[in-house]
Amino acid sequence: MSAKEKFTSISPAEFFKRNPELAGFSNPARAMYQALRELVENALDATDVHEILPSIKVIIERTSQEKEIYRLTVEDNGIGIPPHVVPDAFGRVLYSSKYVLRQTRGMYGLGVKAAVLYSQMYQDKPIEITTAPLNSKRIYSFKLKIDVTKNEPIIYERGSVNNDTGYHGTSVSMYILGDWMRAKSRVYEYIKRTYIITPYAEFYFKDPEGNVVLYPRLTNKMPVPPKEVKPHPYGVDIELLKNMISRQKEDTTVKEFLVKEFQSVGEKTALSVIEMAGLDPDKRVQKLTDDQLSKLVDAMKNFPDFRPPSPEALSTIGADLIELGLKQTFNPEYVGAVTRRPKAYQGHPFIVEVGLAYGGDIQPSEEPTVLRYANKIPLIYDEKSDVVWKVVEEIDWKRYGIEDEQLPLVVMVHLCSTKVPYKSAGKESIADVEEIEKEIRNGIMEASRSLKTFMTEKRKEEEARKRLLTYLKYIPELARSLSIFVTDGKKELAPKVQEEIQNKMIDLVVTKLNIKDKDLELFKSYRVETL
Ligand SMILES: Nc1ncnc2c1ncn2[C@@H]1O[C@H](COP(=O)(O)OP(=O)(O)OP(=O)(O)O)[C@@H](O)[C@H]1O
Repeated sequence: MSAKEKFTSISPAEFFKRNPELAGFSNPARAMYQALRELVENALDATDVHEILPSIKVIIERTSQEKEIYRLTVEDNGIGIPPHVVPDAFGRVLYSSKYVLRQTRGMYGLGVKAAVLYSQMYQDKPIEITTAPLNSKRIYSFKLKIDVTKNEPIIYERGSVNNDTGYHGTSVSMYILGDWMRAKSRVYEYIKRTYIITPYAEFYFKDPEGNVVLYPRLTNKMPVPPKEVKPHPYGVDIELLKNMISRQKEDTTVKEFLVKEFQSVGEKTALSVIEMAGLDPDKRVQKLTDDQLSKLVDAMKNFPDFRPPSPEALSTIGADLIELGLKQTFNPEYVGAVTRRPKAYQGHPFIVEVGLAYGGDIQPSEEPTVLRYANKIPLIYDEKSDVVWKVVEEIDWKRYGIEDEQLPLVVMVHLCSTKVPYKSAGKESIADVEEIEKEIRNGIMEASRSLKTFMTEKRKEEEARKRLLTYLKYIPELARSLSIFVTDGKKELAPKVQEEIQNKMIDLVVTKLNIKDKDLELFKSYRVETL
């Protein structure tokens, strides 16, 4: 036996190729869904974040009969990608335009590359990208793969043509081993849920069976886009600080550094923080020792008077668009939504939005249907391990007037943040961070109070209607007695008069109470003798 271990290192590309399930590529069905998601989310980030109304086309075609290989294409009308970054954006794991403090769907710089790595494991065609940045005179195209060992793009083809039409946007096609029958319901669910939260987008979807579904744009109103912000002092650590300091000019002082590089820090606040850390405000920041850096971080984390992190970096959907999306999809009897005030955790701002829909076309079931969203991404898998589920499970709906055994209820929760605490790189569930959990609970409770008012009104109306229906039951008997009275007992005249009286009385009550045909049928089924 040898006690010698062999040590080597691997590239990030190699790591995700070896562990595709960490990024959501655990089997062909899931991979199909995940690859589609990554492309659609990039397409949406390239549009609404830049105030472009999204038009997204998704096409899945089967290309091989022997193996289940599919060609997945997603086209957008977004800002496009500068040609010099295309190879790295699609061929270098952990390369992104989204490593800044601003709410976007993308966060890790991994998604599309994880899809490419999965793609090239089971078939040999490269990914194809066609793109034109805004105002570009040319349209660029690339075919590439990833060199897994070096974590670098390998370019197979590149070219460009004139852009005479002012086109801008990106089209990406990739070939992947999939399992359509197993992926189908999740893929459709994903598109439906994406549509609910982006009613200002239009989608065209063609599935591999040839079915085409169009999701029309419901409104031209778009959420206010997020702005990039500086870090908040509560969110720093020693490594981040060192990294930021390494980019400063040599003569930048500690005070200047704090004021220039962080949000919520003016001169006065900077001086108080530096005093708390026991440092000299005029010292050059690059000269701070490790010990001094550690003291500065402690002071920044514990200083009590910073303004909370700026919500400008966030982009909520807003109650009206949430209601629009829910109405369109579920045709409910009741819909309501709230956008909570901004809160913060670990130096990151976050906002919770909650939408509730009840009754109408919603299929009743033992548990409410929960729609989870983070930064406008629908989360479909791993529902039960999500903090949203944990909170929803604890809600006692009876307190809000919902007595049904089977609930016709949809609960939608949207978390916006510059950092969503996902449990994995596949972005399917949110970890239970205390501050977020509390805010989700408060959001659901706030939205439920309006639902309760609606339920109370509805119950009152139902009770009043029931009482009145009971009165209605007496009409035939009353009409009969009156007809005998009016006709002085002339038996041959009585039935006709009785019918006339009865119809008039019914008309009167039906009009007054706005009784629907269904209830009228119910009334007609009553017999005096059953009273
Ligand atoms: N359709 C597109 N339009 C514009 N830019 C795009 C498009 N697709 C990809 N990109 C660029 O490529 C980069 C890398 O995308 P990728 O999916 O790998 O990671 P990400 O979106 O940054 O983060 P995440 O891993 O969280 O999805 C993006 O940050 C974006 O700049």
